[in-house]
Formats: sequence, C-alpha cells, structure tokens
Amino acid sequence: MTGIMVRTEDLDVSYGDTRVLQAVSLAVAGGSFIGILGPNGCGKTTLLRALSRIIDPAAGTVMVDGRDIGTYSIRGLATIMGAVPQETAVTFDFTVEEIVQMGRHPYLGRLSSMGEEDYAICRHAMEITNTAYLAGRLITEISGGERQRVLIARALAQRPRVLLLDEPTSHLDISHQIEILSIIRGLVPEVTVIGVFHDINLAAYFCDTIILMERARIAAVGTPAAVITDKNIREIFGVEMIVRTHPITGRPYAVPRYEPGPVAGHPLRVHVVCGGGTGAETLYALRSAGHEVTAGVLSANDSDCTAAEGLGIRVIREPPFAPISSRSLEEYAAVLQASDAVVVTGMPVGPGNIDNLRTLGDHAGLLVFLLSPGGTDPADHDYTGGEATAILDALLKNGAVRVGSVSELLDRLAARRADRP
Ligand SMILES: Nc1ncnc2c1ncn2[C@@H]1O[C@H](COP(=O)(O)OP(=O)(O)OP(=O)(O)O)[C@@H](O)[C@H]1O
Repeated sequence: MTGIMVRTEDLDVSYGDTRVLQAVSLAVAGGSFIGILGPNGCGKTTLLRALSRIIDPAAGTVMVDGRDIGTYSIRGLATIMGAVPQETAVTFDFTVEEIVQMGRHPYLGRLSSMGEEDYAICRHAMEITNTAYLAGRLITEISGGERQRVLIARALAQRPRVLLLDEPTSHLDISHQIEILSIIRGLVPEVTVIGVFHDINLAAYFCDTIILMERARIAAVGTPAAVITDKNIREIFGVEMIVRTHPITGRPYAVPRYEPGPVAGHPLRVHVVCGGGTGAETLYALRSAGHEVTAGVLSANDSDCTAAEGLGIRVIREPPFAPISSRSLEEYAAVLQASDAVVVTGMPVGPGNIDNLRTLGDHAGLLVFLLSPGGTDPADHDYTGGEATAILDALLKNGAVRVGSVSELLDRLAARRADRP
C-alpha cells in the first residue's frame, strides 16, 4: 500500500478580510516526502491547516485520495490523515501514554474500548519515536522536544496514509532531528508526508520534492536541486546563500554568505597561493574583511578554486589536470606585481604547481605571509624533492612572515592597512 495523493486547486484562504493563500494549486504524489519552505508568515501553516480541513477555504478545493476533503467524515479523515501541529503546548494533565492512545480514537466505536491490536500499535509508535520511557509521565511535565516526539507518536498511532507535520523538528536537538526525520523518511512510500521546514538543509536532505512559498502563493516546486538555488533563496528570503551540491549526499546544501562590511581605511590587494582546500578559510576571511582578493594559479577542479569563484574572487585557473601554462604564469606574475601582500597557505606542492612558488620566489620585495595554522607548514606537504621547502626558506630569509592563524593574518594586514595613507 502506498500513501495517498493530495491535491489542491485554486485554493484561496482568508483570515477575516486578509487573504493568506491565493490560487494555490499543487499536486502531491502518493508516497512521497514533500517539504514546504518559505519565509515567516507566508502561509505554510495555513496551507497545512487547509489540507487537514482545520480551516475551510474561501474558494478552491482540496482533494485527498481523489475525493473532495469536504466529503469525508471527521472520523473517516482521521483514519487516513495524521497531523502534528507547530504549537506543541498541551494544557491537560494526560499521561504520555494516554496522549498516544488518542491516536486510536478514530478507529474505536462510541462504546468500544482499545483492543490488543490498538495497544500494540501505540507501543510500536512509542518505540520508534523513542517515547516509551515517558509513558507514565504527564504531558505537561516533559520537555518541548519530548512533547514533539510524543505528538509524532500520536499521529503515527493513527496509522495515517498522509502525515502533515508543521516544523516537526523545531524543538529537537540534532540527534533527535535526524532520528525523527529518518523515522518519518522510513514511512515513505506507505505514507505521503508533507512537512513544513525552516531548515533548508534538512529539507534538502530528506525530501523528494520541495515546495517553495512566498507570500500567499507557491513560488517554485520541484526536486531539492531544482528549487534550492542561490537565486531562489535570494529572491524569496532576501539573503545571500552559497548553494552547492554536497559531495557525499549529492543533495544541495546552503550556507549563509556574509557580505563584507564597509572597509576601514584603504583595502589591500592580497593574492592567495593555495590549493587542496587549504585556502578556503583564508579566502573567505580576507574577502569578508574587505580586501581585494585574487587567487591562483589553481586547477579548475581544486576545491579552493570553487571556493574562490563562489566568493566572487578572481582566480587565475587552469583546466582540470593541465599543467600551469606560461600564459597563466604571466598573468600570475602581473597580479603579484600589483599586490600589496601575498599569502601562501599550507598547500601541497608537487610537480604540478611548483611553478607557483618558483614565480613567487622570483619576485623580491613582496610582502609574503606563510600561513601555518595548527603547526602545519606549507613545507609539510612538499612533494618536489625539497625544492618547495628551499624556496620557502629563502622567502623567510628575505622577510616573509610566518603566521599561525587566519585571525593573526587579518590583524597583521589590518595594521598594514592602517599605516597606509
Ligand atoms: N488565526 C489567524 N488569524 C488571523 N491571521 C492569521 C491567523 N493565523 C495566521 N495568520 C496570518 O496569516 C499569515 C500566514 O500565517 P501562517 O501561520 O500560515 O504563516 P507561516 O508561513 O506558517 O509562518 P511561520 O513560518 O512564521 O510559522 C500571517 O500573516 C499570519 O499573521
């Protein structure tokens, strides 16, 4: 058995005179996990309420399993649809076990009481949500995260074929977030799951389809990769995020990009010689501090190249696996000439990129910083038979400065900047 399909057509919902959903049409395939994302107040909870018939639409229809939701009896709807609300405060002094058993009410006749199967279903719901140990506790005397798991257990006790979740992990610590979402993910495809999320990365990881809402309407629907893009996030949330494909999960993930504040004094032109992921933190910090940053020469498949380009930093780059060309070396030499400072991170130096250091060694008089965070040294990764180490030693003799952390580097550059007219 698979979860059932949910559709809306031209759904309008209002609170009083205020239209909160406008012409919302969506089709949720049976047996999939849908994540709804969108800014505060855009109508996500209202959409869930309309899907579960807590509020009636002003216009349009909600179809559940091909039937207008209005044609279900309350009890009939409760045997196919479970909902976990956003507000988990419960004011009555029921025990956790009693709360979970309420999930069986739609199945019981007016005078009939719970049977062995009902108890077994409740026990199972409590086991998989890790709430069995709370059975005898009062719902009013447990933590917000525990209560959230109990309400999920109650919804599971309904044995729903559609599960609606409003921010199901908002009160949960990271281990319970992953545990609960893995459990919910495991319900698919027997259950159709529709959840409101604020955490873009959790939604991207767990959901099959993302619905991105903006005020009162749907802005985009599709796979996480199609919907979670820096452009969509900028347009809908008004923030800059760096969106990449996660190297292990293959799903998109997003991290905030902090734009540099106003620069105090005159920004410096800083060139970063890096590679193999050793430069990303430095590039980000220099850019955020307002310096004019360049990087290279880097291979296009180096993660530092991806990082620099993601930050809008000019990179002197070569195609993947190609040796450094004389054209790039000329460009690099010209950039060095125009730079106020050069930073060499603890990159691996091999035959493919020794030219970066040779060219740097040829430019006497540059202000060079060798970044050796945590005791790692650019020379620790010398795969050139000692040539790279010899060049770095010569640079140190000629006044290059060894710095132990990115913040020390920033301090030294800030002092330098303050000295300038
Ligand atoms: N009971 C209500 N009466 C009047 N207005 C309401 C009511 N509930 C919500 N609203 C308003 O409707 C709009 C949509 O609210 P809704 O709760 O659906 O948004 P949301 O996207 O779930 O927000 P959040 O991310 O903050 O939970 C908001 O402007 C909100 O102020």
